[in-house]
This record gives sequence, structure tokens and C-alpha cells, in this order.
Amino acid sequence: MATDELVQIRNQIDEIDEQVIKLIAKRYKLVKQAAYHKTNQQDVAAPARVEQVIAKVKKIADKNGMQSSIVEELYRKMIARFIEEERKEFEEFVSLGEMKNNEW
Ligand SMILES: C=C(O[C@@H]1C=C(C(=O)O)C=C[C@H]1O)C(=O)O
Repeated sequence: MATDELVQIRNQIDEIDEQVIKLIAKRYKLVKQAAYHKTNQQDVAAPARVEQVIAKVKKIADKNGMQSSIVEELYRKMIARFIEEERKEFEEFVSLGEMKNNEW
């Protein structure tokens, strides 16, 4: 059985998860919006920008007493998965444009 203290810790974790997921959802929507400003599939991945983001979040982790290697691992996984979705968004956007050009 969980002690009172463990229950309190878990309650705090639950609250943080709610905030984290809301922010991740916000980030995800922005990443998908970025697709509308790209001209080809190579632009979607934007590896130089990914490295900028990784360097930035590692610094933030350091400042907050968190292992930057953990943050890097999490961010690389998240960004890779988001890029997959951004690619789908880009494909849809391109094919809609093609449909319009063909006067569908
Ligand atoms: C959002 C963008 O698209 C992709 C997603 C990124 C991210 O999740 O931070 C960064 C670069 C791109 O791989 C972008 O180009 O800025």
C-alpha cells in the first residue's frame, strides 16, 4: 500500500503530466503548422534546426539541474516522431495544391 507521502508525490506527478501533455500538444500543433512553410520533403526534416533545438534544451536542462543527456534522448525521440507527422501534413498540403491546380 502506498504511504501518504507516495500518494502526494503521485498527485503532483499527475498534475505535472497534465501540464506537460498540454504543452506537448501545443508544440505538436506548431510543428504541423511549420509544414505549410516548407517547399519540399528535405525542408521538413531541417536537421540544422533540430541541432539548434537540442543544444537549446540541453542548456535549459543544465540550468535546471537535470541530466542534459536524458533531455536530449527524449527530445530526439519526440522530434523524430513529430517530423513523421509533419511529413504527412506536408504531403496532404502538396496534394491539395495539386488538386487545385488540376481544377478538381
Ligand atoms: C518545426 C519544424 O520542423 C521540424 C520539427 C522540429 C522540432 O520539432 O523542433 C525542428 C525542425 C524540423 O525537423 C521546423 O522546421 O522548425
